[in-house]
Amino acid sequence: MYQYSCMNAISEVGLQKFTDQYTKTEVKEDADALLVRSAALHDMEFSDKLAAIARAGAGVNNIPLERCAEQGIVVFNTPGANANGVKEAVIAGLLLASRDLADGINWVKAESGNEDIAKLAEKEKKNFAGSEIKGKKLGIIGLGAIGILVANTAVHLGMEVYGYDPYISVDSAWNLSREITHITDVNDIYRECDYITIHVPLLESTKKMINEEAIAEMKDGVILLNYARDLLVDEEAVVKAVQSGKIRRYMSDFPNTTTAGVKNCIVTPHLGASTSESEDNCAVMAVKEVMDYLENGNINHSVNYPTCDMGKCKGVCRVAINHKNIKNMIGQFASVLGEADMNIANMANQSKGEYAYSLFDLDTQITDEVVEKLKNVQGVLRIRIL
Ligand SMILES: NC(=O)c1ccc[n+]([C@@H]2O[C@H](COP(=O)([O-])OP(=O)(O)OC[C@H]3O[C@@H](n4cnc5c(N)ncnc54)[C@H](O)[C@@H]3O)[C@@H](O)[C@H]2O)c1
Ligand SMILES: O=C(O)CC[C@@H](O)C(=O)O
Repeated sequence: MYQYSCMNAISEVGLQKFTDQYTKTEVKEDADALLVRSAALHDMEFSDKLAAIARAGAGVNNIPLERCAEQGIVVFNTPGANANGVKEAVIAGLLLASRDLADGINWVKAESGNEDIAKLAEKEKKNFAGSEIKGKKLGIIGLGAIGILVANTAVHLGMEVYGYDPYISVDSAWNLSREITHITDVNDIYRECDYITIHVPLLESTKKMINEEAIAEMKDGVILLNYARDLLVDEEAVVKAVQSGKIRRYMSDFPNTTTAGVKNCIVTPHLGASTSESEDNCAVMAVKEVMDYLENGNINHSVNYPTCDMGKCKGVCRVAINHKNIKNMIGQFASVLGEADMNIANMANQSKGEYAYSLFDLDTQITDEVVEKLKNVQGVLRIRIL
């Protein structure tokens, strides 16, 4: 039996995928797996029982990835599962930034008791006039799951699209419309584009990548969209630029005291992935990842351990070892098993940065004594017998 705990509201459509081998617990220390959305886990202590954390979403900046890896806790995310939801929010953002629909709606609300509203509207509407996105240049920084969907949709809406992503995956490149201009120097995005949207993960290297210098390169009256993370942008510099008119509008999905309430900063309360479809997709994917890891030891879509998938165990038992990516680990594991007269029927070993993972299917049941010997190999972080 396994136990899981939810750190945020996770879609029931996903939770229903757990079989009767799983029960939900409110006691986090009892959980084999945690399911999380945006809850901040950096200050949380993790019990030795915890084997997996699944982020039902893309961004993992709320999770201490290295500390988890060091404790042998595999962290998963759900790449692409909410990308369409975010894409649609970004397209709405492009339109809301271009047409003064929000102020227009607020005006109608404020005048709702006015009997002359219809006549007055015809007089006042000039205050809410806007521009069209068709024919305008859109620069996209980050062409992953969300960036490519935004890029391809914007082409269909008649925009001239420029894309920048020095680390683009082969899959993304295949899925990108041929109409998109490939940019190799991000400054060309800043200099050329009427609209700029950012879709990169929040990492040390991307923090405040849109800063005062980047803004200075941009066209006067540019529209900046940020549905990725607020810390990617120096928002104090953005507010100054909005107030001076350098930036016509700043669209953000991350309310904070810097941007909330500032005229021409249109901020939504982190709604990018808040659709029933995205929530269901993320939860289903997260639950499947957790079950495959807990039951079979397979790792797919982890952000702190390598992908390693041997399907279901074909031997008598499977040994799953989370360990450091250092030399002679496999040699030492094989020696311990060989000395105990245990045949390895099948095995896999993969590494990612400083961490590695090995799976061994054995023809015989492993003993506690052999498990103890494997645990004592320097660099082993966790062993599970499945
Ligand atoms: N508003 C929301 O609710 C919401 C929902 C989902 C994701 N997000 C945010 O959006 C981000 C992107 O999501 P995704 O699903 O597209 O992720 P993804 O991993 O599929 O794509 C990210 C892309 O950014 C690229 N990249 C990394 N560093 C870069 C750099 N310095 N310059 C240019 N490109 C760079 C990568 O190569 C990758 O192609 C997430 O990390 C998350 O923070 C927000
Ligand atoms: O869970 C959410 O609602 C937000 C998810 C989003 O920020 C992500 O990074 O996937």
